[in-house]
Parts: sequence; structure tokens; C-alpha cells
Amino acid sequence: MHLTPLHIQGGRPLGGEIAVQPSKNAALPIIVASLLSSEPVTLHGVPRLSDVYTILELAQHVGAYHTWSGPNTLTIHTPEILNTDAPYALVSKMRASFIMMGALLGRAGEAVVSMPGGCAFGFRPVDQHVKAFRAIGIDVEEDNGNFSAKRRQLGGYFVFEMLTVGGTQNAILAAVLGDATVVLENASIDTDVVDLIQFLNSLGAQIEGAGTNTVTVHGVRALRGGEYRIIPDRIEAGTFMMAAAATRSRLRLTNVRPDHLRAVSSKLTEMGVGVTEEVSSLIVDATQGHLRAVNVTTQSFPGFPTDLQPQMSALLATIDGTSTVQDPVYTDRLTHVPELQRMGANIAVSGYIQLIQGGRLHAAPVKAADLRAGAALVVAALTTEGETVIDGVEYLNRGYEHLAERLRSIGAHAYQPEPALASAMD
Ligand SMILES: CC(=O)N[C@H]1[C@@H](OP(=O)(O)OP(=O)(O)OC[C@H]2O[C@@H](n3ccc(=O)[nH]c3=O)[C@H](O)[C@@H]2O)O[C@H](CO)[C@@H](O)[C@@H]1O
Ligand SMILES: C=C(OP(=O)(O)O)C(=O)O
Repeated sequence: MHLTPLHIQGGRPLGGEIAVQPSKNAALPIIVASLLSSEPVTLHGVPRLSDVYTILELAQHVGAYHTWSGPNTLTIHTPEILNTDAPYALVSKMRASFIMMGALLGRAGEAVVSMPGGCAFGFRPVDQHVKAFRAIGIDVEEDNGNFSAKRRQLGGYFVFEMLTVGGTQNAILAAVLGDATVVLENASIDTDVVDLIQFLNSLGAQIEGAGTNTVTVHGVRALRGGEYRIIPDRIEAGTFMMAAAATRSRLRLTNVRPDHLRAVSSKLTEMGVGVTEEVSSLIVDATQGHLRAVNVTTQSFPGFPTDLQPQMSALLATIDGTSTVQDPVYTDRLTHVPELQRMGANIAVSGYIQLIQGGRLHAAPVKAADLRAGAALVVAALTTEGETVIDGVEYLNRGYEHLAERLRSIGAHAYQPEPALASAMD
């Protein structure tokens, strides 16, 4: 659905305090994991985002009921699995739906899930998911754009060929129920994998090694229901940290896990931004002195996240001097570059390396082609005199709750006209 663009009148400092939303990328697999229990599961801290609504549609398709009670509290109940397929119409909306495969295999022993396909920032294979399934006793066949899988005799081990968040989550989900032990080596230590394991263990799963590269899943007969609180969104927090730095502001972020943001905090500190950690909040202060250009390379957690690479590029485009940004995790994640160039950014691209000569940006009409590219345009727009009009708001809505309203709460001039008003202006 095409939405009216977001208008930002930048060039003014941000200030005050903002509460960070709960994590989208932790919530999605945890919602999927709730399907492994036949009892109700209540999740606190579920962000109201279009990606969450997409995964709930998929959950409903396979037999889950859900109710919201309060802004971010969701109860999911899946008495039985009614369908073991995840149709293309829903999987194609969001790659994360592919982990439905693990949950269906776990609960029903079989699944047919559509191939997730490409996305705006390039090829994102699922070979590791498939290899892991096969190695632990699941037959997987691929035909006509679908993966069909059936559990045989579960057990054994798999060594991932690279760190994959979704691949690790999918294999865990497939192995939680049963009587076998599955060992996953070179497993992801991402915060979203750790949160998934902690959630599953809170329902009675027996998974060891959360936060280490060896995850051992001892199958259990059933999971009970329960309640769980999802971690804060480190990518949203990082986006606000960069917005504060780009506008040379002082901002306090609440509902954060400072330990999840160390890669971001240390880069900002290297740039000359003050970052103060409190128990569950962070103060970012870019009001003192000049900021310095830096070099950034993305890595899996605890390294600098690829999901903050476009926002970091936008920030560096505002800092005098030469910076480089490399994203070997997603080498084609560059859709923000031509749009930032429209705003005057001096960025030269060579392979997956951006060479950024920082300076002043100016307002321009721009368009987001994916979620974090959209966030980068917001960071850039907050720095410019004049009004930047950002199209592609549907991408921003995948990952940021009530963005215009929350930006206004920290002093930004951001608004999104109602559709009727927009068409009257057309
Ligand atoms: C919904 C969600 O949580 N999405 C996040 C998740 O995506 P996602 O789980 O899809 O990302 P992965 O961690 O799997 O990808 C990491 C790297 O491994 C590669 N790879 C992955 C799987 C595979 O089978 N084969 C393969 O080659 C990918 O192309 C990429 O280069 O982690 C990414 C990396 O932190 C983030 O950018 C995404 O926002
Ligand atoms: C890329 C992202 O999500 P997905 O993996 O669902 O595309 C993201 O959250 O930045």
C-alpha cells in the first residue's frame, strides 16, 4: 500500500528523551516460536509494526489466534496446527517468514514454505537453513518456488558455514520438540537468537549455549504456555543515536540495553560524540566540539550491525573529512546512496565500500526503497534546512512505530499528511 510521504523540516537540534520501542527482529521469531506451544503465550513488548501484522497473518493461517491487550501486549494461542504451509503471498512480503518452516516442522513434523526470494538490497540465500535441516534429520525438497520439508529421525549436528541469525533460529525451532539432541556449531550469538532461546526455555525448552557459538537443543515432549518480555530494539535505538549525532544534539534514550549497543557507542565515541550508559538508558551528546570522520565495517553481533549501515552513512555524510563504510554482510545494501546524493551527499561507491566526503546536506524529494534506507533518509533530512519529503513510508512502517509523532516529541518538525489532505494538494 502506498502511503503519503513523510515531511521533515530539518536543521534544528533534537532534545529531551525518547523511549525506544521493543525489538522487531526479536519479536518476529518469538511470535513464530509461540506456535510450538498448544497453550496461550503472552508477550509483552511487541511493537505495532507492519512486519508484526504480516507474521500474525501467517500465524493465523496455520491455526493461531491472537488478541492484543494494551498497546504492546499480545496473547497467542495455537491449540492445533490447521495448515502446514506458508503461502507465497505472505512469505514474499517479508523474508523473516521463512522461519515459519522451523516452527511448523517442530509442531507438525512437516512444512511447505515458499522461497523468500530477493529483496531490495540483493540476494539473500537460505542455503544454510536448508543444509542445517538436512543435517539434523529433516528431508527438504525444492520445487516450483517452494521448499517442502518433513521430519525423519531428528538428531545430530550442523556447523554453519557463516553466522546466520535466521538460519540458527530456524534450526532451533525445528529441534525444540521431540526426544533428540541437536548440536548447532558456529551458531549466531545475535541478541535476537539469545532472546528466542530465553523465551523458549521460559516455556520449558532445554536449550543450552545461548550467546555462545555452540547451541545444544535437547528435545522436550511439549512446551507450556507463559509470559515473556521482549528486548528493546537496538536498531531503533541506534537510529536515534545517529539522528542525535547528525543534528549535533543531546538526547536521552530510555528502554535500551546499552550492552547491545556497544559497537555503535564505541564508533560514536571515536567520532567525538559523548555516550553515557545508564542501567537501561543512554545519553548521546553531540553538542561539544567537532565530530571526526571514521571508518566503519559491518559484522555480525557484537560487531557494527548492517541494519545501521545506511543510517551511519547518512551521519558520516554530515561530518567534515573522509570516511569509509563497508558492508560485507549485505554487499548490495546501497539503495540509500543515490537518494542521499540527491540531498548533496558526496559518496563514491566501489564494490561494497562507500567513500564519503562529509559536508552539508540540503533538502530534496527522496524515496526509500527499503526499511533502513528510509531510516537513513530520515537521519539526513533532520540535518537539512528546508523541507525534505520522503516517499516510501510503507518501508519505514515495517520497522519504526509512529515515527513522525515520536520525532516530534524530541523536537523535530516531522509530519505525514492525511491521505485526503495529500490528494487535495495533488
Ligand atoms: C528479521 C530479521 O531478524 N532480519 C535480520 C536478520 O536477517 P537474516 O536472518 O536473514 O540474516 P542472516 O544473519 O541469516 O544473514 C547474514 C549473512 O549470511 C548470509 N546467509 C544467510 C543465510 C543463508 O542461508 N545463507 C547465507 O549466505 C546472508 O546473505 C548474509 O550475508 O539478520 C540480518 C543480519 O544481522 C539483519 O540484517 C536482518 O535485519
Ligand atoms: C532487513 C531487515 O529486515 P528483514 O530481514 O526482514 O528484511 C531489517 O530489519 O533491517
